[in-house]
Amino acid sequence: MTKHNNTTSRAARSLMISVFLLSCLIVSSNCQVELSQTTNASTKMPVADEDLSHLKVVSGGDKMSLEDFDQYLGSYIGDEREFALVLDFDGTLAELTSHPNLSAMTPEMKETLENIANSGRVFVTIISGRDVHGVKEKVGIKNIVYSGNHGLEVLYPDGRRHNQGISKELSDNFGKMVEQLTNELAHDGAWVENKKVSLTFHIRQVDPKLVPQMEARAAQIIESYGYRANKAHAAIEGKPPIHWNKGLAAELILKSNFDRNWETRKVIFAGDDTTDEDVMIVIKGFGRSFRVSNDANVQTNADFRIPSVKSVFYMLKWIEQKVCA
Ligand SMILES: O=P(O)(O)OC[C@H]1O[C@H](O[C@H]2O[C@H](CO)[C@@H](O)[C@H](O)[C@H]2O)[C@H](O)[C@@H](O)[C@@H]1O
Repeated sequence: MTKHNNTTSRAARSLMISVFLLSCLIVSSNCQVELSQTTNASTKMPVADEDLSHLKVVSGGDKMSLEDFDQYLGSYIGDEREFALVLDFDGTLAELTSHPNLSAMTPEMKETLENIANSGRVFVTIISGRDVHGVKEKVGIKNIVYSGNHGLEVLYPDGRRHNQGISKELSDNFGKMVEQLTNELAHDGAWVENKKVSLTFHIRQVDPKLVPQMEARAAQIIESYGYRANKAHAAIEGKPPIHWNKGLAAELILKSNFDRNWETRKVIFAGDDTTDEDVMIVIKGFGRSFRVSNDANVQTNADFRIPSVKSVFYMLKWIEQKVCA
């Protein structure tokens, strides 16, 4: 009887172990699938809050936690002593708001970013569509390289500047373009943000019924002055049609810090908009990029999609723990 019991419990134990090992195998193979990197912008992004939810690795109202970044960044950063963190501002570090003046990082986000920038281990740069002084003022942290106007302006902590030049004709046209847009389209809640070398035509407050018509006309006006019109979040960006973008600005800034070896460095990037895709392209292969979007079908060149500004906060917390411990 005792012998039979022992045999039965041994059999039960080995059955339980087999079931456990099998479920581990399923979980780890899911991880590999979900976290595999994509090379094609049209591929559906791996995303922690949805695809990994069955693993119970996510938590909280936002469905992501600091621990999730062990999977996204753990083996990538490893024991690296020094790396770079490149960030967008609106929609990435600060929630989108009804007016750009209302945007702000939460105090926790700011404190965490400041700790990272002061750690001496992470080179931090913020590349925004705002004008460079505007984004510097919003962030308010020293030891950061700021870039504004989608990379056209770069401001280093020691006061050095880089201004990407544009032709006299384009620069002469800028004022006239702002004037026509304002006269013709700044009504019913639409308005023009004049950033001196680029502009944003804002339509966040406009009745959705009027939006398509206003967008089309704004793009027409912008293009008639030789500028490029890009759709952004509740806005049309008007930018000079030169071969320059956030990606090339990131390259310039990273080279200025890491010299010729910049492509051997670890670079983490997060951004929420189409203009941020250029950074994702530039660091593809050696960097690790995150598209901030709650749209599971968003077209992106990023390695991963994360759903919110809150998840960016968890990413910063993960980095802070790594470099400030
Ligand atoms: O590159 P970013 O830092 O993401 O800047 C992109 C644009 O951000 C701002 O506009 C956007 O955010 C506003 C505040 O949340 C929102 O009201 C607007 O609808 C968004 O388009 C900024 O005003 C622009 O100058 C930037 O180009």
